[in-house]
Amino acid sequence: MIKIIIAGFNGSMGQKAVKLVNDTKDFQLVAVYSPVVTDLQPASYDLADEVQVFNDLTNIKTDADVWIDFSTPKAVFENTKFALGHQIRPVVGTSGLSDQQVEDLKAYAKDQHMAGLIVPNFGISAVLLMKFAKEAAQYFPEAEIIEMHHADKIDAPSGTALSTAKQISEAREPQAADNAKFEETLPGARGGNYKGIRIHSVRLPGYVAHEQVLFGSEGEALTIRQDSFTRDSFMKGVEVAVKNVGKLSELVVGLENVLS
Ligand SMILES: NC(=O)C1=CN([C@@H]2O[C@H](COP(=O)(O)OP(=O)(O)OC[C@H]3O[C@@H](n4cnc5c(N)ncnc54)[C@H](OP(=O)(O)O)[C@@H]3O)[C@@H](O)[C@H]2O)C=CC1
Ligand SMILES: O=C(O)C1=N[C@H](C(=O)O)C[C@H](O)C1
Repeated sequence: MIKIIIAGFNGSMGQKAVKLVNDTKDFQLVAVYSPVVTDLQPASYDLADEVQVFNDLTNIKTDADVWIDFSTPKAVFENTKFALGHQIRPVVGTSGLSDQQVEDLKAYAKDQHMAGLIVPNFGISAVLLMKFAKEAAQYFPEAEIIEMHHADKIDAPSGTALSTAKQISEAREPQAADNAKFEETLPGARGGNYKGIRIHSVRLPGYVAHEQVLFGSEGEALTIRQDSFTRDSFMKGVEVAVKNVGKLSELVVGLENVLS
């Protein structure tokens, strides 16, 4: 039996994760955490009576094996550090960790002789998009990313877009800086800039989570696109991550680390 605590259990993804854990043989929900929920009816969050509810990180005492995190970009670093420091293997879905924070968490995990998984995107379509984008970048070094999400998303760019940009920047030859004559007549028109890769963030009702990577070259172009039409589509990836995080020997980034 894998014992699990879910941080951000009351959010959109947290509630999907609660259902996944409740419905999966060999998974047991032992605790949940959100600082905001102080007075709740367990049943309205699909929690069995024996599930411990915590609303203060420092008070958490649990025998959980795995920490699923779907909290907020502001909270995810401290939450992950807490899990690692308390010998609970993190499976982190929350976006917003900077490259430096990921490096700090990897070093901390090593210190604590702990392992875990940070997953920018649990959808197989996004995992494949990143893999293909990395390959394409060797031949098409000039790329831009358009990510499209629901209007409730509080961070931009998405974690998936940043992870895609990181992988492209590592795979391609170093590029020349922007054209010196370049000027934005409307600030922000060219999007964010991750190591020379422009990222454009769209937030609209009706969308869930989508990404397009555009590669351009002399006389030709390549576009790679993925679409997540429902939040349920992420849950297979969460299940695989939770089942396999115990096999890892360090803190790593990407669902591909546990896909066979
Ligand atoms: N990796 C992946 O495949 C996916 C990742 N995500 C990411 O997961 C995260 C959550 O997304 P989503 O569920 O849509 O967002 P929600 O806003 O619906 O949920 C976040 C929840 O976390 C709670 N919360 C606030 N502070 C803390 C804290 N310190 N510790 C624990 N919980 C806290 C919030 O409570 P309250 O609302 O009361 O403030 C809220 O219920 C986002 O970063 C999103 O980008 C989403 C989909 C897929
Ligand atoms: O907030 C979301 O919805 C999503 N967040 C993740 C991200 O920031 O990349 C993963 C997916 O795009 C859905």
